[in-house]
Amino acid sequence: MNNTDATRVLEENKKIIEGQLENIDHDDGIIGLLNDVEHLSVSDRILSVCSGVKPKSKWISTQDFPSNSQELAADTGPSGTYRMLLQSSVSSTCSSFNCSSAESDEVFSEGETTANRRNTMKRCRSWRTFLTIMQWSLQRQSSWVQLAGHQGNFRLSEGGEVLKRFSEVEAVCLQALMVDPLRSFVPQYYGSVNRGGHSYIRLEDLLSGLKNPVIMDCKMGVRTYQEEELTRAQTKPTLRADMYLKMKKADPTAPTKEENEQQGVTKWRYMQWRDCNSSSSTLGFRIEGVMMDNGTVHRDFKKALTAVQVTEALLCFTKSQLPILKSYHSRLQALGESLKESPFFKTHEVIGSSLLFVHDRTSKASIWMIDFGKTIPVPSGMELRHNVPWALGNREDGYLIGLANLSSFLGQAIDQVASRQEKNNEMETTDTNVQQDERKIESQAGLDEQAEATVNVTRGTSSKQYSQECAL
Ligand SMILES: O=P(O)(O)O[C@H]1[C@H](O)[C@@H](OP(=O)(O)O)[C@H](OP(=O)(O)O)[C@@H](OP(=O)(O)O)[C@H]1O
Ligand SMILES: Nc1ncnc2c1ncn2[C@@H]1O[C@H](COP(=O)(O)OP(=O)(O)O)[C@@H](O)[C@H]1O
Repeated sequence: MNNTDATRVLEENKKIIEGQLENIDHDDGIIGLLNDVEHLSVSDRILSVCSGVKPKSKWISTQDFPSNSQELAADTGPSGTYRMLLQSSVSSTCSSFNCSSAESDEVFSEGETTANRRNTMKRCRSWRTFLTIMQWSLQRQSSWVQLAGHQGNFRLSEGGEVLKRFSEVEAVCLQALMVDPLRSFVPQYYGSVNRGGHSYIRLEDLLSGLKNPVIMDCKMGVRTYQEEELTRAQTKPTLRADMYLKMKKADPTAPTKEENEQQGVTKWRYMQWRDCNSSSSTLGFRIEGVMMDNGTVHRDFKKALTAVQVTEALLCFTKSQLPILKSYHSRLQALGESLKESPFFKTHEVIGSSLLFVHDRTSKASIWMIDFGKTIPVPSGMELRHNVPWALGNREDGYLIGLANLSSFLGQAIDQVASRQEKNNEMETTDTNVQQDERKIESQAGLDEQAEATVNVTRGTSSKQYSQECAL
């Protein structure tokens, strides 16, 4: 990539990046990709590359990036561009930088003053931020976006595939799903592969071919923890400080006195709190995240709690486009039919799995089942109904409760848009009638005026004078 290309890439992505950065919910930090931006202005974030400051190697070392960026840099395809950017001089206005770690890993030399250190730190952070943004931005160029889930779990691959960190549980499910009636609702599974010392599951990239995809991740089910999580919390509780902090950040009043003292909660407690403070436990699903076509991410699970709020969220997500809403609705209905037929579904407890809604401005729209990392088979001979409440031991997940609600809210959204359009049409018809009437009146008035003018001319006065006379 030459300097001009690199500058063009920057320009092309600046707008999207700005939209993303301005709207980003810092709580989730867009899955950690933009984990370092809060103290910088947008222009600083974007233009830090042009500051002419060459960072010290530690800060451009890939070890400082989200874990998958190191692997991205070694990849080909869209991410290969990223690698080239890392290795090339970015633009004539930018200083060159490269990834080699030839320089010392020391950030600060012995004799530096605190002020110098602070300045250097700030500049280095700008660089790191820039590289992080470029990574994200190039990912956007390739359409790939990870909306939810674990940081560093994914990496890009060639030929419309994504690689997800290998999980035996998930691999076994995907294998079974490839020969199940649900097959057409699951990304194609191509087996596993080793890259950079890690095993990955090879999956069809569901965003491939979409232009500026709009995505929604809906986590299905009335609970997102496995039964064993509850058992473990009761028998061998392990306190999680990270989950305590996440909980406290979302709602400072949520942790109990004891939890505040311990500065920790069990995983089950956190997950259960998340389920109860979102629509999961009541509606059987929750909107985990939405990404709009300009890159804006919404991840506030408390904003879509009720049926009305979820319907509103669906209208917002689809920008009230009837064809898209209808496509989603019929896809959900088809999914419902396949679930009824599926031996896999009958015999698996589906926990923490999502429906990924994707569409783009060309009105391509689809829904996919993803994330089977916590989907486990029930004991042989047992079958799940998926539409009844959960009680410890019954293994029910409430998946179909969520599906029925989602489908009903989509139906309501469709009705709302359709009736709004009908009203608009009626108003347009009324407007047209009114306009026609007005035109008739105007033309009649014109005729009257002409007649008056004739009379006035006969009288030897102008119509203006005539009006004045009338006024008098
Ligand atoms: O979404 P937030 O509120 O951040 O909480 C996450 C999700 O619940 C993850 O579930 P999912 O993968 O279904 O999204 C879960 O991973 P598990 O799949 O391991 O349960 C994480 O547990 P830990 O990975 O243990 O942190 C938990 O921290
Ligand atoms: N096959 C895929 N194609 C495109 N995007 C995907 C695919 N699988 C996952 N994603 C993206 O990654 C996110 C997290 O996926 P998920 O499987 O739930 O990960 P985790 O197991 O880490 O929770 C999803 O919300 C979606 O944005």
